[in-house]
Amino acid sequence: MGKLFGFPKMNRSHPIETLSFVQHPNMFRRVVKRGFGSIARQLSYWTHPHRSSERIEWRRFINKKNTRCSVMSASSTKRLAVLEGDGIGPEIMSVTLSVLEEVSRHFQIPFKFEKALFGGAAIDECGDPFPAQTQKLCLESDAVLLACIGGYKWDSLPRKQRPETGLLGLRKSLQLFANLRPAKVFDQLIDSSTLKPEVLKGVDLVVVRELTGDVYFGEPKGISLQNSKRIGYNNMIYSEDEVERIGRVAFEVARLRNRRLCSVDKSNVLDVSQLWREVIVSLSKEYPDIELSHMYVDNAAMQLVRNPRQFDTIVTGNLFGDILSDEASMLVGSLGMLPSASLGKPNSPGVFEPVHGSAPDIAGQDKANPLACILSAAMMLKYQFQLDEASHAVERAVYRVLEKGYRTSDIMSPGKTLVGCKEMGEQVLKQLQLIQSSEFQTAGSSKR
Ligand SMILES: NC(=O)c1ccc[n+]([C@@H]2O[C@H](COP(=O)([O-])OP(=O)(O)OC[C@H]3O[C@@H](n4cnc5c(N)ncnc54)[C@H](O)[C@@H]3O)[C@@H](O)[C@H]2O)c1
Ligand SMILES: CC(C)[C@H](C(=O)O)[C@@H](O)C(=O)O
Repeated sequence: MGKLFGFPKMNRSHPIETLSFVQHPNMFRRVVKRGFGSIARQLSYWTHPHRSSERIEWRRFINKKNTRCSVMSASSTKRLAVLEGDGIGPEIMSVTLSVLEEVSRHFQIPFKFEKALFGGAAIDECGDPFPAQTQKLCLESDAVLLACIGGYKWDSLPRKQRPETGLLGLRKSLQLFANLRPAKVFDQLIDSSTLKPEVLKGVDLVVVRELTGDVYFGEPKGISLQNSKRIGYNNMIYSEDEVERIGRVAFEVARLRNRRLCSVDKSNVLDVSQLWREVIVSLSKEYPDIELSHMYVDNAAMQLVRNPRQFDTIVTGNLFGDILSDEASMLVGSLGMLPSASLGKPNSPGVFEPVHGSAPDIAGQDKANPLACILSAAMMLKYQFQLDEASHAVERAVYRVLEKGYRTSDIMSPGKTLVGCKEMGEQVLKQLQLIQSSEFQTAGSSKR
């Protein structure tokens, strides 16, 4: 049993009064003694032994009609599997965890970070990029935070032992079939891109990439001999069900955005893409409010740099999505700015990771941009835990840091302040604290 935790406690902007604590054998008695008997019945539910690690919050609000109401909620400790991986991974993850610690402190969301070996680091330690212990931890966690894997050191290993195979194993074992990769141009970074500002202004798109099928996983695959010459082959395969499953996610995502969905394929040449298009067209009948268009992937690659504003939501297969999302990163200014969320079944752990790789060329030099990793953590707060307020606070902190002119070298432009990975993290933390304390003050003054 935990000990009484901050009782009573005033916090956050909206509730006029908040009690927050984790369970304690005497809690029930103390609460009643302090005159909060009206919640005793609810407490007897939340104090069930199975809920012993849960934090309990009881808040009194003044609602819109100016009447008082109370809400009882319990937030359990969220177990996060933390995979630092390789290259710049440990640097960007360390900064991201400090941001999450601040979120935890302010929003009173208990996180338990559990680090595990993954990728090249795991190969060095135990010869396997995705060890069974790491897999177990990920499956038992509420979410997985991943930095990045890979590097020159492991490039010549047999395929099965490579860090990239570990990443595919992670996605497959958690059944993460939907990968959301948003690319939103920040006004402050418009000069960091190699493209013209007038092309970039207002770009806000998301690539919905299928993540557990396609040529990445299709069988047969390999390298073998044919007429005494070697041939290499992979198999681009999609079943109807797989296309329908990712199609549904994409239509739903489009519905929450500007209701425009562009399905990207290569149906002029590939049978697998012909099936893809047929399934998406048939599914569209269930989404009459969504404007559906189709584009061949070669054209889409060109249109993304010619006129990216035409896109809202893009849905595509694993391989095309990999390439197009890297391309989209240059709209924003750098790969170091693109976060992602890989999601599977509802209530199962997702993986939240930047789109970029381990950047071995700058690893260990404090040059990495940690913002994609921090923004991936913000996606975790929103998509895995529905903590929209906390997620927005992190996004706003990143926005403010950019507004103040801090830049890592990948997004540097004249007149801005060049900082390293650590300092960028400290600036985000500082802005996050400022945002939170200003909200606290606003709440305080509105009570007076
Ligand atoms: N999800 C992943 O973990 C992932 C994704 C892509 C590539 N990889 C692996 O990463 C390794 C390197 O691959 P690559 O060089 O093709 O791609 P990369 O994304 O690692 O790097 C491409 C370029 O972008 C720069 N860059 C990337 N992230 C950055 C950041 N946060 N801040 C500043 N600059 C950044 C790098 O310095 C490099 O110049 C390979 O082993 C590859 O397989 C892993
Ligand atoms: C490293 C590799 C397996 C991975 C992919 O191709 O999916 C990467 O490029 C990504 O985009 O996450």
